[in-house]
Amino acid sequence: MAKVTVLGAAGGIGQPLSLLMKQSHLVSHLALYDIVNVPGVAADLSHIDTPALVTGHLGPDQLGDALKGAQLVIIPAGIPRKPGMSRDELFKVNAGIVRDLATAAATHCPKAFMCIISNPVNSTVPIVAEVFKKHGVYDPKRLFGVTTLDVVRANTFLASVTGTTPSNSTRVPVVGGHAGVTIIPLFSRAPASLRSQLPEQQLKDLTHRVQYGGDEVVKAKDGAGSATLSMAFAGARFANALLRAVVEGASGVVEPSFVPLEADPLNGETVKKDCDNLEFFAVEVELGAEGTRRIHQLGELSPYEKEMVRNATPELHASIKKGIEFVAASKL
Ligand SMILES: NC(=O)c1ccc[n+]([C@@H]2O[C@H](COP(=O)([O-])OP(=O)(O)OC[C@H]3O[C@@H](n4cnc5c(N)ncnc54)[C@H](O)[C@@H]3O)[C@@H](O)[C@H]2O)c1
Ligand SMILES: O=C(O)C[C@H](O)C(=O)O
Repeated sequence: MAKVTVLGAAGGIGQPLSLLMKQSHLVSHLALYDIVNVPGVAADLSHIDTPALVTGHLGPDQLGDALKGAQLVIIPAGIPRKPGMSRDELFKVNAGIVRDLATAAATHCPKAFMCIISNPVNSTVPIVAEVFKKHGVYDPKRLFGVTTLDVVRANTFLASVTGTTPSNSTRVPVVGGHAGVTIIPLFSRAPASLRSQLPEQQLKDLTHRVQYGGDEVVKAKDGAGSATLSMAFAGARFANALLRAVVEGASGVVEPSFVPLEADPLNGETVKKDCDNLEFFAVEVELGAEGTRRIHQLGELSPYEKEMVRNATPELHASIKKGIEFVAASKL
């Protein structure tokens, strides 16, 4: 069992995610940190009769205690989008939040597995990498941008157009990044029986819906934030998969994630050749006790998917560079 720390635990994602992690039999201690409201969230969850001990930690003075001994840190701290905003517009607020939380993690739990939810993921993950490098504790195998929601959406939307029941076993890989055109669902990998039901225009519409699924929720919430409940579900799915690999030594655990491609020098190099030498890319990752065990290569893509990868790389290069330069310009 592991100590899991949630940073931003009182937020729209943080609360339901903490509820789901409290139900995990792989969690011995759930440490909840936020700058507001977290004592109430912790008191509430602590009454649930599952094994995990719940502690609440409010404000920067208590951040160290939240992180000490943590094996897994999940970060959903930061502001969400409002209608009309891009994820990149969150950078000016969230980059500093993620940098400071990563600094605390590099100091208090340098060997923890870091799962980053805060947007823009395409920049916040490189920010965490750079902070850990500056502290001399970087291990690319332990850093993950959580892109599971894109896969959850791809499965759900595919099932809705094919009249089938959504199932994680028919899952469609989603590669690239986590913003608009950088979200690349590979419907060519869907089971043949479902794929054959997709005429070209429907495939394009489905792809667009996955790429802009986040906007659908932002619009429906009408100023009250972005996806929280489906994100909590996706975040807990990813965290539990990682815990299964790390704590239980389970083999063959594969999840999508936006990861540093150097985490698997062999396959990472092959992926890099396919994506214009990007340092980070969302791929299917086989998880092990050490974190990233093996990155799945992109393999054979359809011409439409190849074109999407080509269209995504300029934005990904810019977002990754922006995160790296932000830390380089920060006094740490
Ligand atoms: N990766 C994904 O697929 C995905 C999906 C949905 C949302 N998100 C992102 O997750 C983030 C959080 O979304 P939300 O809806 O939970 O927002 P929210 O505003 O409801 O909650 C954010 C929480 O972070 C806390 N916070 C702010 N600064 C902090 C700091 N310095 N330290 C600790 N906590 C701090 C706030 O107090 C708040 O409780 C957003 O950036 C959003 O865009 C990512
Ligand atoms: O859309 C957003 O801003 C939140 C999140 O990245 C999502 O995909 O739902």
